[in-house]
Amino acid sequence: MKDSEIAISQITLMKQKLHAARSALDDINKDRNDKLKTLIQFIGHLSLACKGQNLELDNKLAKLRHHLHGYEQIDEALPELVDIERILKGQYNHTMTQLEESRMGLSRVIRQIQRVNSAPEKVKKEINYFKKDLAKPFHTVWEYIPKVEKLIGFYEEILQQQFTSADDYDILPQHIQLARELAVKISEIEFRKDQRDQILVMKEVLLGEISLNTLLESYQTILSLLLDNIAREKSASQDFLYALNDALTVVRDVVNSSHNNNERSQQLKLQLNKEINLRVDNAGGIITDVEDILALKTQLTVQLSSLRDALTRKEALESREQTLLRKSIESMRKELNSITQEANCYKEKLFEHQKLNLLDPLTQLANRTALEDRMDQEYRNHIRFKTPLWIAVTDIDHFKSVNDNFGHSTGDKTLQVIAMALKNSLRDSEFVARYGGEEFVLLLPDITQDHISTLLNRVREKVKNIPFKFKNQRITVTLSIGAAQVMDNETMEEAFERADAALYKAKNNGRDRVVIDM
Ligand SMILES: Nc1nc2c(ncn2[C@@H]2O[C@H](COP(=O)(O)OP(=O)(O)OP(=O)(O)O)[C@@H](O)[C@H]2O)c(=O)[nH]1
Repeated sequence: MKDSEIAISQITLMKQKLHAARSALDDINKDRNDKLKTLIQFIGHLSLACKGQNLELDNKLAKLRHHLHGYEQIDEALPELVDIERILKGQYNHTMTQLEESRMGLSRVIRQIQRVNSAPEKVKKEINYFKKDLAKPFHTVWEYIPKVEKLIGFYEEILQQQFTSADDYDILPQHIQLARELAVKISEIEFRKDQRDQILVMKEVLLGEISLNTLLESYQTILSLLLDNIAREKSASQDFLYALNDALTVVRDVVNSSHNNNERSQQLKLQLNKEINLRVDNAGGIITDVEDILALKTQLTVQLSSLRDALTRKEALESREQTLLRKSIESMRKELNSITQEANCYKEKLFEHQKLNLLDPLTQLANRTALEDRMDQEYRNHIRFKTPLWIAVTDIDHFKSVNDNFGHSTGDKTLQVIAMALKNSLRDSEFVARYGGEEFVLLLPDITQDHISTLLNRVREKVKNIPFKFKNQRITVTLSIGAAQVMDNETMEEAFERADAALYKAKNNGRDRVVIDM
């Protein structure tokens, strides 16, 4: 073989080897690229899976994903992969600790739920199983979440049971207290006649064995009745104003029409006066001009007849005027009468209301508002005329026991009888008001220090001697009284405070006594 042929065959061989080496290199490159691609994909998925659990891990994975696109060899990523592996291990430990803590938390909650006595039996059993189940540790968050859901389910069932049995809520002492207070309050409010029976029934209910629902319904009914009364009151005032307005419109029309009539009559009268004057002038002229007495007589007769005619018309006009005037006065009087009646009715109603606003409906004594007015009045007199003024506060002793032992309506009657006794034991110039509950206030002007004790003890004795008989049992009801004289430079309120403190002393010193603050 020639040298040249040998060389050609060697070159061909080398070419073939080179080609083989290039394609092997291409394969390696392709393989490396595929692996890098897979790694990038894997890191991408890992990032998604771990996202939000650990900020450092999120950042490292993001950086690695970014770097991998530039790396020639996977080896270049090794340091970062080691770092990520370390963080992943830490994260796993952290998650496990957290899961354990959450498991303990669930066990604590379950123990609390077990204390709910009203939980249905079925739920109680399930809770027991669940508690045993909770003894095993969790390995993943996915085991934890269904447990939480189950726990919420228990809560739901227990709450549902509570809601469906809400109607059977026990009535608590404070509810009973509210019912009693409402009963007292409605006795103090003046209701319309047609509402009174309903109120009486409600009072009985409130003072008896009451359920929470009935109590709420009572509050609602009373509110509606009161709102209804307010609305009626408003519409009564409105009716009165409308009636007043109608009457004024009628009066205005009458005045207008009589004014117009008047103007027309005035013009007619002017015309008639002119005519009459003309006739008189004419008659005058005839008298001076005519010499023939017969002709004069004839002419004068004509003139006088025209004059009589004009005068008759004037008379008729004036009489029509009179009639119209009488009519309009009559219709105005009618309107005024009806509006006066209406106003009187309204005044009476207002007066009744004012009176009711100042009276305590149960005892018919003056109420607290009336007391305040009277205190102002008495205080002014005391300052002006320098007369002595006493204020006494009195409270029935152990009144609660009357209610408790004999019922609230007996309590009410007792209050009425004592109120009457108090009123009857005072002079006209003296004043007593129901201050609230079983407490009364007396204003006593013109009483000297020597007499106050005698007066108040007489009042106390009078009440003590009332022969109360409840359920065939003779009961003595007593009063404690505290009193104070309004001193120079002292306000009524200050004197009241002293009287109230004296009452407190009377109670503390054994009740059924009068204590005067000196
Ligand atoms: N029947 C009835 N009872 C009322 C009225 N207003 C208040 N009461 C009752 O009066 C009682 C007042 O009781 P307490 O304040 O404890 O006083 P008390 O039993 O009189 O005892 P002392 O004042 O300490 O002697 C409560 O039971 C109230 O319900 C009412 O209008 N009618």
